[in-house]
Order: sequence, then C-alpha cells, then structure tokens
Amino acid sequence: MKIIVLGAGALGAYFGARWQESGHEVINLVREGRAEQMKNNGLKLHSEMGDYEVAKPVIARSPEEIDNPDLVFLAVKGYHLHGTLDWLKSLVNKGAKVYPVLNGMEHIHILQKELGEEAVIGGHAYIIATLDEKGHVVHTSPFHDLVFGPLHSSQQAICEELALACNQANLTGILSPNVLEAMWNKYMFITAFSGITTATNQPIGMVRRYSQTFKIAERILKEMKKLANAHQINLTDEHVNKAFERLRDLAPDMTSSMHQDRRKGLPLEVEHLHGGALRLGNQVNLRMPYIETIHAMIKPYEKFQH
Ligand SMILES: NC(=O)C1=CN([C@@H]2O[C@H](COP(=O)(O)OP(=O)(O)OC[C@H]3O[C@@H](n4cnc5c(N)ncnc54)[C@H](OP(=O)(O)O)[C@@H]3O)[C@@H](O)[C@H]2O)C=CC1
Ligand SMILES: CC(C)(CO)C(=O)C(=O)O
Repeated sequence: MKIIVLGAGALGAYFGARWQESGHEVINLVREGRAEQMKNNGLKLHSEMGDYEVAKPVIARSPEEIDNPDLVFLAVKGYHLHGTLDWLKSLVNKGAKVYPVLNGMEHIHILQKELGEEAVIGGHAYIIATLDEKGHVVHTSPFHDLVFGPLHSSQQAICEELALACNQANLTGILSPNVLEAMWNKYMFITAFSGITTATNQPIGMVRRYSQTFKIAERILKEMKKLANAHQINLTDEHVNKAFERLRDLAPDMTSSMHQDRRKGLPLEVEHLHGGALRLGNQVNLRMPYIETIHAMIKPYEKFQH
C-alpha cells in the first residue's frame, strides 16, 4: 500500500515505520521543523516490541509531491486538526481514504463534513509512545494495536487491504465489524483515564489508592456511556465494567498521554476530548457534571489558544 503519514509524531512515525519495515511505501508529509529533524536524525523506534531504524525516512513537504496515495494515516493532535484540512482535501482528490487515529470523536464529524463521508474510515489506536529530543519514537507498552473499519459501505475493500498490510507488519491490526462502537468505547475509556490522571497529576496507581478519587473515574465512564446511548451507540454496563476493570488492572505507574503532556508542559487535547463530550452532551440535552468538573480542572493546563 502507499500510505501517507500526516502527523509523523509519536504515533504516526511509529506505525509508518512498522509498515515501511514490512515493505509498504510510506511517505511522511511533514512541516518544516519535523522535516529538518527527520533529515538530520533519521527515524529510530526504541520499542518494547523490537527496535527498528529507518535511516532515510521518505519525506514530503506538500501533497503536490505525492502521486496515487491509497491511505492517509492521520495522527495529529486534536488541536491541530483544522490545520491539516487543505492537505487532506488535496490527497482525497487524488484518491486517498483517510484513517484518523486521534483520541476522541469530534474529529470524525469535522472530517466527514469537510472531506465527504466516503473518504473517512473509522478507527483508533492503543499504544503508549512519545518522541525523544531527537524526534525518535520511544514505545513503552507491550501493545501496539490499530483498530479500523468502514464508516461507509464503499470502504470495505480498503479496510481489508489495510488489514493485510497490518498482518504483514510488526503491529496488531484489528478490522472491526462495528468500528463506531469500538471508537466510542475507547472514547469512554480515555475520557476517564486521561481526565483523572491529568486532573490529579498522578499515574493510575496513586489514583487507585484513594477510593474517593478512583470513584470519579467510574462516574465519568458512566456519564460517557449515557452520552454514547443518547447518540444511538449501544455501550452497555458491561462495557463500563470492563473499562473500570482495565483501570484497576493497569500497572501502577501507567498514565495517559494527556498526563504525560501536562508533565512536559505541552498543550493538552482537553477541548477535543472533554470539551467535545460536553458539546455532544449539549446536542442531546444531557448534563454530565463529573465530566464538566474534570474539564474545568484540566482547562488551565491546556496551553493552546483556540
Ligand atoms: N502518544 C500516544 O501514546 C497515543 C496518542 N493517541 C492519540 O494520537 C494522536 C496523536 O498523538 P501523538 O502521536 O502522541 O502526537 P505528537 O504530538 O507526538 O505528534 C503529532 C504530530 O503532528 C504533526 N502535525 C501537526 N499539525 C500538522 C500539520 N498541519 N501538518 C503536518 N504535520 C502536523 C506534529 O508535527 P510538528 O512538529 O510540525 O508540530 C507532530 O509531529 C492524538 O490524538 C493522541 O491523543 C492515541 C493513543 C496513544
Ligand atoms: C490509553 C492509551 C495509552 C491507549 O492508547 C491512550 O490512548 C492515551 O493515553 O492517549
């Protein structure tokens, strides 16, 4: 497959390198700073699942340099989504489908509106990865999963092709028969996990030590289930229980990418995740006091001007 990575940060560079390692054509479509960094330092994966080095990553600075793209792997932060729309339109006009792996849900509606429903595949990622000072990827989780599936009947073939490409690569690819539900399930989990770890500025082990604190994570899961149900997504109590069990079973030092960003003083996706949930709640007249509170507590650390 010819895969364009738009957002060649921790996630984009990681999965792009894995596809490249298995023989697929991967182009990193990047802005100036990242282009320089990749040219100067190459791209290395320091990974629990096996190190890998792309000595000369293929870089493009504009979609005009790219012919016949099959897929755009979109891995920017939520607050950078709008800045990618022109390049995405150009790649979609050249025949590409877009596979976004951003946490959250609001980006799907924005992308479908801007690019057309046929262009946007559903999905998300499970991985813990970050960039070091050289722009190399540090992958610290024993999982590196990609979930994807059609949001439009015309996308079955490209999803099957992607499943094959994932099978050939050193990563786990899951073609979901109900990708919308899978996305909402992850959205429910991440809203609670990133919310409680970022607001308390503590990893999950410390959160669990205080039952009063950990209870709030469960309340957020329950509010997210109600929100999903109000949007006709069939998340059940079992989904909530499983998500809560996962929070109970995580290694004590584990934390969310949002909390890692708070520690590094980087901008936070709070508006995309928690703010997005509140806006989706407003659409269906659903009040979610726990999410409203956690959103308000994290907001001062957002560091991004909207
Ligand atoms: N990291 C993780 O472990 C996980 C992250 N996620 C989600 O994945 C998404 C991406 O996260 P992550 O990889 O950590 O983010 P990073 O900040 O590491 O990477 C984002 C990249 O996007 C690039 N970018 C931003 N705007 C543009 C643009 N207009 N054109 C080209 N490149 C652009 C940035 O480059 P530049 O240097 O130019 O700013 C940066 O390299 C987020 O939604 C996150 O929540 C999900 C699961 C786990
Ligand atoms: C929960 C996790 C680590 C799974 O990918 C994640 O998505 C995040 O912290 O952003």
